[in-house]
Amino acid sequence: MSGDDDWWTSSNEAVLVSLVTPTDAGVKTLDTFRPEYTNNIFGEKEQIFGYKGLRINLQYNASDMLPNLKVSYKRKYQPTADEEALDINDVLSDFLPEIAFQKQSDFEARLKSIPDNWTPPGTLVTSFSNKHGDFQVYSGKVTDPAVKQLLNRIQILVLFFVDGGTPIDMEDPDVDRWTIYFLYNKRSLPDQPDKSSYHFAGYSTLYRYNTFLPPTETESKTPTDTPPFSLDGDFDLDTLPCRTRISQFIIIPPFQQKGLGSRLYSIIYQQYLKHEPTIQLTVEDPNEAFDDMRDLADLAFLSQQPEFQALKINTSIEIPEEGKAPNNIVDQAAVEACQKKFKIVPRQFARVLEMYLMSQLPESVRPGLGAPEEDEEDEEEQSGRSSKSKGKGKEKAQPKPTPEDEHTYRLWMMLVKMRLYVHNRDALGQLELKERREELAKVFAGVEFDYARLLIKAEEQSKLAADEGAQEVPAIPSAANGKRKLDEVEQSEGAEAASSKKARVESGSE
Ligand SMILES: CC(=O)SCCNC(=O)CCNC(=O)[C@H](O)C(C)(C)COP(=O)(O)OP(=O)(O)OC[C@H]1O[C@@H](n2cnc3c(N)ncnc32)[C@H](O)[C@@H]1OP(=O)(O)O
Repeated sequence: MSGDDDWWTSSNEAVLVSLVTPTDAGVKTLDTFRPEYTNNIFGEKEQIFGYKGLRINLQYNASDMLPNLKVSYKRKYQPTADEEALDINDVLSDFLPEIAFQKQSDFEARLKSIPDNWTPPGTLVTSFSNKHGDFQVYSGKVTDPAVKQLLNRIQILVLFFVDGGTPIDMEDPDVDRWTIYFLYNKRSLPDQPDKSSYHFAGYSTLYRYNTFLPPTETESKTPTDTPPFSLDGDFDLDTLPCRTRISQFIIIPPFQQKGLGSRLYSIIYQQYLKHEPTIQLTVEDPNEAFDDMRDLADLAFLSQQPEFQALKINTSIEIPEEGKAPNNIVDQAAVEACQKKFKIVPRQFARVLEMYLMSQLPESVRPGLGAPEEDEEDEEEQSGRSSKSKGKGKEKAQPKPTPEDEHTYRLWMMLVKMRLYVHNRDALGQLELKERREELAKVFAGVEFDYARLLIKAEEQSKLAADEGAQEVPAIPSAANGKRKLDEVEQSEGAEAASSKKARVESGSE
């Protein structure tokens, strides 16, 4: 270490990604953005030693994402016996294909040689338009050399934008299990309206896991009735039942916040709903932004499906004074059939169902994000009454709840709490009964708040979609009732929604 801090540069600030397009004079920059993370490349501290005025410009041709690295600086540290400036090209050579290190003039010459009828690799899945432009989704397997080449060029984006993300190992013998979806913005060329240019906007990688399906009740279990299984001949592994897992999902910054992530996710989901071998579409370690996007997309889709709409709280159920909560608040067989049909993992399905049922609660008891006058959570826990009906919302006068409304709310609350209890059984089981109740109430409060937040977002999104004339984001009934006390919720978010968030991502296979 030199001890001279001036020779250190933040790698997040030094790296600039540019999207460029060829012009007669060289290249024109269309967009620039910086990485969110560089720790997996330059170390935990995200600092580079040995330069002043350091700039690491990673240029990408906006269509085929041909990369070109340009490293410049004002001064470089003179090496001593103890230390020397970091060799940036050397470090980045582990993360970029060799072609990224060619001379700028060669890069520009290559861009000029790309034919003007270039289209993205893979097969066109679908096209759509919104107020931000025209878009196309392509998909292909990593075994397609053009798909592999593009993936090799852009994999560094995983390190730049997904905390803890790891690029696909192209040398893995199972590499044929990967399918990639690319999102492209298609623009007409101003002077040649019959021709288009393509601009990379994002991508997602999916991995196929083969899975064993036990015979169903109705299937014979006698050996003679079991069809012989053999790997001889032309047996196609792709036809075996599988779980398909979304592994990486990125919309690059110039295209974020335009509804494109939700759209790409929905397109992929619809593809796998139709894909017979896939029995479930799962997601690997989703982050909060992805979770929100997925919750809203799943809710928008499911709430339009008749089987899902038919799932209702059975309000004729009596709530026992003591003992076990009823387990048929919603018809379990119908829930399972629906979850299976829509290929959504049980926990995600349960969450979306709870959210949907919350949106269907009578207005007088429907939770929202407002501030009541007092905290009645404990009292509610003890008495079983709903505080939703009693909070004097300051923002909006609510209708007075009827006993039936309160009963419906309590059933909904029991449904959610039962799932949360089962989910957190190990941790909760170690607590005394009173503490357990309090803990569960806190987790529930965090989840309820989260649902209210998401339902408000769902409403906003459906308005945005309606403005854009989109079809697939339907209106969800409002949840904004103004009856939660915010500080109580924040507390539970801090202390518990750690557990609530964990609860959402507890297994790497979801
Ligand atoms: C499995 C995994 O890989 S987990 C990792 C996920 N990837 C990352 O985190 C990488 C970096 N981030 C990203 O790639 C993106 O930000 C993603 C994938 C998380 C989200 O993609 P986006 O295209 O920005 O999502 P989308 O635009 O659909 O929704 C984002 C916001 O725009 C809003 N929005 C939705 N539709 C529209 C629309 N039509 N017009 C404008 N805004 C919209 C949403 O309400 C949402 O609002 P919020 O920020 O308040 O939640």
